[in-house]
Amino acid sequence: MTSTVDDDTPGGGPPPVPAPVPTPQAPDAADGIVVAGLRRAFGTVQALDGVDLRARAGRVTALVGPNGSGKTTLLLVLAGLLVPDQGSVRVAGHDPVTDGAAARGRTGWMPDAFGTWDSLTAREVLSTFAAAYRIPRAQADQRVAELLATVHLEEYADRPASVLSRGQKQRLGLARALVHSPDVLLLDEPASGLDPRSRVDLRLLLRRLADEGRTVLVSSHVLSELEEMADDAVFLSKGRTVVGGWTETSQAAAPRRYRVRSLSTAALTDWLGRAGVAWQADDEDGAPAGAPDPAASTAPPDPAAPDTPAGPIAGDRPGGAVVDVADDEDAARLLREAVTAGVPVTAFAPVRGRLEQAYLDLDEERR
Ligand SMILES: Nc1ncnc2c1ncn2[C@@H]1O[C@H](COP(=O)(O)OP(=O)(O)OP(=O)(O)O)[C@@H](O)[C@H]1O
Repeated sequence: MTSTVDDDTPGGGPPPVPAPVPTPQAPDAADGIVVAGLRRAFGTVQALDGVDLRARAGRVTALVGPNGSGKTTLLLVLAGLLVPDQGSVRVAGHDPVTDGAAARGRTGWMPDAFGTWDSLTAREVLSTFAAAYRIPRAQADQRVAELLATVHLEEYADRPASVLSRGQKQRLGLARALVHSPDVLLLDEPASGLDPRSRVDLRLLLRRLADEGRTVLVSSHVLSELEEMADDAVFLSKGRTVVGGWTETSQAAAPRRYRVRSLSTAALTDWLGRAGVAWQADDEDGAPAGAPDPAASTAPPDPAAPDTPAGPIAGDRPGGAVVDVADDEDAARLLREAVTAGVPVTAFAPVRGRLEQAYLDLDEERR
């Protein structure tokens, strides 16, 4: 795990996550989060209208949905801060309503905006929460110091929380959620307000927490960011689960649109034509200069045609094309064949992330 963090982290990266407080893990922590038939209304607004979800231990699960779809309401119920009207909820095996203390003792909650007591220092904020979780003083002091290092707030440890910027408050909120080494972590828009470096740190930290066997449920509107860290996803729309059971690995077999960039547009599009691969001009370029008509680009391959495209052609320029592939295997084959045929490929990547694609497909269905 350490190597993963170091590999991806220039300049030494975030300090290691502090060792968990050695309280024995509940035997049911591996149950993660299980929700069935959850409903919650605010007056006439049905914020949750039938949510079913499973977030597994050892995995990062993305909670995805448009504004007002019920993500925060769901997280508040899971955190034991809101009583549902109907349905069953288990967090690390405990019901947050009937067994609130046990559930909260295993749950770390990071709201989208973390309010602090401005007169307390960052260290005092964390120590106060450590005391609330009844962590012995000596152990708590060490834990708090480690967490301040983890979220890069050592410099601000003894300054009033009021001087912290929004992003720094978010990081303090994350440290607060981790004080008692929870089995289940609930994060509502954790990256909002974070600078790019802190976002990378957050992603690495969440990955590591999941690798330690914790359940991580994270909501965000930034799908590209969720994509980087999520193993599974749950989609909410109008208070209902609309896609459950979405997993990163199950998506490997799904069709996808790829963007291919080449030093030579002509070499690329000539090869695509000869290989019988349907393609479209890349919107980022406009229609490539001198490219064949995309409508005519689905001609069957000509076995007699030479497989080596010419070098740069007069008037040719770097550019790209967009192609549809059947699955990851198909993408790998296409790239291999293009390179083998001598196309000077400079980039080959999905046009959209899988989460973003799934989200847009969902939106498309609703129209
Ligand atoms: N305390 C409340 N009183 C009344 N209505 C509420 C309350 N909290 C949430 N709602 C309503 O419940 C619905 C779900 O809100 P929620 O905050 O859970 O959505 P969300 O998916 O988190 O949205 P966003 O992405 O904008 O944060 C919305 O229609 C919202 O207006």
